[in-house]
Amino acid sequence: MYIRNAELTLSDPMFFYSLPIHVGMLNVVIADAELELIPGEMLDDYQVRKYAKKRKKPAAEVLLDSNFLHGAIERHFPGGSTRMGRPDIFYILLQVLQESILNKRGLLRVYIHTKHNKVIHIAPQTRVPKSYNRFVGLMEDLFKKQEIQSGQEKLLTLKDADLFSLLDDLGKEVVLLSPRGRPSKPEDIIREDMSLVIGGFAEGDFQTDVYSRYSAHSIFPDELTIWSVASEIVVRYECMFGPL
Ligand SMILES: C[S@@+](CC[C@H](N)C(=O)[O-])C[C@H]1O[C@@H](n2cnc3c(N)ncnc32)[C@H](O)[C@@H]1O
Repeated sequence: MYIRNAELTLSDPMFFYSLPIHVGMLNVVIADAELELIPGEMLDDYQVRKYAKKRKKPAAEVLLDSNFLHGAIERHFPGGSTRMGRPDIFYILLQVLQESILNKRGLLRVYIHTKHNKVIHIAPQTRVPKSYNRFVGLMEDLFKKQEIQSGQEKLLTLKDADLFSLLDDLGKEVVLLSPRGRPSKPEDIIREDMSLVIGGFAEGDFQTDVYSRYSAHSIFPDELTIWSVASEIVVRYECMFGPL
């Protein structure tokens, strides 16, 4: 909470109450994200081998990307190519979140929980590469090294954890979003200290049994992209709880 009073001066004892004494934080948690290295079942596929050769990396260290491996995914996971291997959606999402005013104010934390129960924490100071190819390379490095540092600062870390352990560890009120949830106005579900759960997939539903624990809210009658959902909430949170 910020106490808003632009009239106060340093000599005024009330001044210090105007300093940011924020009691809350918005955690954006992307759940069951379709972000993974090429699965073992696909490593011998001719299209995968060709793609890995072009990328100059062993196939097992290359990110699954349906933009380039659509056919190979279909051969090994029939019907999977519309859902699996979507680094592009996290590339757009992270551009939006990391550059947001809320993040620049230090009031946003972003976590990506993957379908294989890995959790990526993105530090607020992390700037996402402008080039998609460099973003993919960065994610591949992260999967290999488990962390990406700049000097002494850890920008990205990758750990094993399931979604519920992550949310329990964060210890904040959880708000789950789904297009099939109860119609709700964003203003009515946003809390000053909360973890917002958004599905990290373009098709289908959550793989984790989220509905056994949380009731879901829908913020629009149609399905939205994950970055538009996140930006709707982040901007409103900033208006409701950010400093003037
Ligand atoms: C692109 S959608 C995936 C769609 C998937 N068919 C589904 O029904 O969840 C990805 C995520 O965005 C969020 N989302 C998309 N549209 C939404 C809406 N209208 N209201 C609330 N959340 C939404 C949900 O968290 C959803 O899991």
